[in-house]
Amino acid sequence: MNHRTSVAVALHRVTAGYGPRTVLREIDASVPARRVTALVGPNGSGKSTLLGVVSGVHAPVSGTVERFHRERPALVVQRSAVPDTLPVTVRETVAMGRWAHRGLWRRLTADDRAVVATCMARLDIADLADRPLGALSGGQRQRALLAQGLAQQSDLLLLDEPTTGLDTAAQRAILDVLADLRAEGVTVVFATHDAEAARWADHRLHLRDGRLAIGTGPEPTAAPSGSTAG
Ligand SMILES: Nc1ncnc2c1ncn2[C@@H]1O[C@H](COP(=O)(O)OP(=O)(O)OP(=O)(O)O)[C@@H](O)[C@H]1O
Repeated sequence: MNHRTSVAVALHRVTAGYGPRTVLREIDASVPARRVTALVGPNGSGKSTLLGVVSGVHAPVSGTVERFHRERPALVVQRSAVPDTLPVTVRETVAMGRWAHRGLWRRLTADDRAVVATCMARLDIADLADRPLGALSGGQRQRALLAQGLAQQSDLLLLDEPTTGLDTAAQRAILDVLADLRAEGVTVVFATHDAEAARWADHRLHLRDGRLAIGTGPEPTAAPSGSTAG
């Protein structure tokens, strides 16, 4: 099997943290290309930090990150990380996904606007386009943030708890979008506490105490043990 085509990102003995605090310890892991990977583990186990390392926004203290994807990764943060008071509409929020292509100060082109419209339609939020982001329900906001990630048109999409707090139908709708993206050749990694969403993924990475056990097994338990069924 050709490593370059089967792996999107490979981590080699990656240690990372915040100042003196080590959060991830000597992580060896691969993110399979064109598959959906779930990142599971208890609160504070380092899932968001690992997403940051995979995306390149968080530099490891030691170890290396090998990249085989083509585009700049799209990182979608937890919806709780976005302040309610942010004075932007849904359309503007999704349009921020074009900044990497367009630059912060350049006007959006017709193509950019078409991408924004398509991504809102895909997440079924076109009718919310002119609403302030802060006026949305949790599930609607989650979809707006995911639409922003899609608007980046990356081949590596990293999502921090995209289904947390959503009802079953809303969770299903998001997983369906992720399945479509996979079929289009996008590599997806999402952090989750949701056992069903993790089971649905093609591949799981279990974090515990800053260490990782890689798994493709049938399920994570409600309290992941750090090891995994194979
Ligand atoms: N900016 C920061 N500065 C210092 N410590 C941080 C920072 N961000 C996270 N941490 C710490 O790093 C550890 C891992 O946090 P991280 O957010 O990566 O975990 P997580 O698994 O995503 O948690 P959760 O499931 O609660 O979202 C925690 O102990 C957290 O307190």
